[in-house]
Amino acid sequence: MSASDKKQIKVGILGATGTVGQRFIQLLSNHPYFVIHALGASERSAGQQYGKVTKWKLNTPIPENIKTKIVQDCKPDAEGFKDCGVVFSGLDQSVAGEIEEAFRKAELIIYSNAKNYRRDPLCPLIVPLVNPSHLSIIPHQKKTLGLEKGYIVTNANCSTTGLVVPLHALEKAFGPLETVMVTTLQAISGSGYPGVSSLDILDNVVPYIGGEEEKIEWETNKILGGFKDESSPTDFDLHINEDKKLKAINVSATTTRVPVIDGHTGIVSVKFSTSTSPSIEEIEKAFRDFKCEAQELNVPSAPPQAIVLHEAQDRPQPRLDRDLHNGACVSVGRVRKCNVLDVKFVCLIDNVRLGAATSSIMNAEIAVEKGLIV
Ligand SMILES: NC(=O)C1=CN([C@@H]2O[C@H](COP(=O)(O)OP(=O)(O)OC[C@H]3O[C@@H](n4cnc5c(N)ncnc54)[C@H](OP(=O)(O)O)[C@@H]3O)[C@@H](O)[C@H]2O)C=CC1
Ligand SMILES: N[C@@H](CC(=O)OP(=O)(O)O)C(=O)O
Repeated sequence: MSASDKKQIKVGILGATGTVGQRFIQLLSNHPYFVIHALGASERSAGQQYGKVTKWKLNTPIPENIKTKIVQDCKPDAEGFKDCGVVFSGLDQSVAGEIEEAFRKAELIIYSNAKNYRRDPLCPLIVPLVNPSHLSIIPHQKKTLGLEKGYIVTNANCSTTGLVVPLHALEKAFGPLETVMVTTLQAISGSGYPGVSSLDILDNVVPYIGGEEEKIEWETNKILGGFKDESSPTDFDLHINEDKKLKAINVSATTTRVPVIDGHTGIVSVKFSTSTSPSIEEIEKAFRDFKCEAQELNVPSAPPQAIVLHEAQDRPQPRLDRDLHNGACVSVGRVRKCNVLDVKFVCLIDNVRLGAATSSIMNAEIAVEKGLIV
């Protein structure tokens, strides 16, 4: 969007009262491209003022113009949604599938955090610091479904997002990866509000998050993969491309819940496909020098550094590092040789910002720049 083009695009937020929805509101309340126009939530909240029904958990106040806005039902014909150039979804997965489909059918454009369409071969699964090129499947999605304008774009699981940014930097610098092992330490905000009870999480670590390991193992390959035919995007090949001699990365994940409010940590070990692995200095340089399309396009939410490489041996830490670049980057540290695979490191992501709302917004900003949202 050129600096002279001041017309803002009206946006809707589904699941506006939830953990991700509140971040959407905070991040969009003073946005150069977008202006909040419609809010949707469950029938528990619909018909009431946003400020009255929302258990606001952020440390900035609810924007004044949002407080008195009436929450709508999540229906495409509810007031306001039809005028929106894009609708962001922070809906609970139990309802996101049907509601997002109804909005798409009504020719609305959805940028979703929910898991429901991530595996759909027609829907791109986009981490904005990694694979915005996958937006090129959108014309195929619309054509296949007989739609003129409506489409769905998804962003990834929060832990997956924090993992694939450093993995992409490694692939860009050194070629394909063979194996990735990751153990996560995930914040309680990842399970929404009210989430895990205090009696379960205080003084404790819970070594199970339902469905999370499968998501990390599967989504990583769609995000780092490509189209079967790059010249005519029709289907994702999940990192398997005979011509490029790429094959799926073996990913093994263990996920745990820890008593941290925001910020998912990943303990990662990687093996490269090549027989000789790069040195630790070369790997650190690849992280430090990593640049991505969102930065080249200079979209408003792009962080100045997509990866912040920490020198101190005891970083990254969620409490100290999750706010870097407004929660839009991935922190990496403790890069060192792995005696079993090739290299190991620690990564950290703000799960509700880059892990959710910031990614959706940055994906939409990139889509504006590519003419996919007007
Ligand atoms: N939290 C995180 O770190 C991340 C979350 N996600 C995904 O984002 C989505 C939202 O998560 P989160 O914000 O944590 O969840 P919350 O439980 O905090 O919020 C859920 C939202 O969905 C709405 N909702 C629930 N049931 C219905 C219904 N029947 N009809 C319409 N709206 C409904 C709620 O409205 P009401 O208040 O009226 O009940 C609320 O606005 C989920 O799909 C989640 O998996 C993705 C990445 C990270
Ligand atoms: N499951 C993640 C958050 C989440 O909602 O993930 P997903 O969007 O993949 O369902 C967590 O508990 O931290």
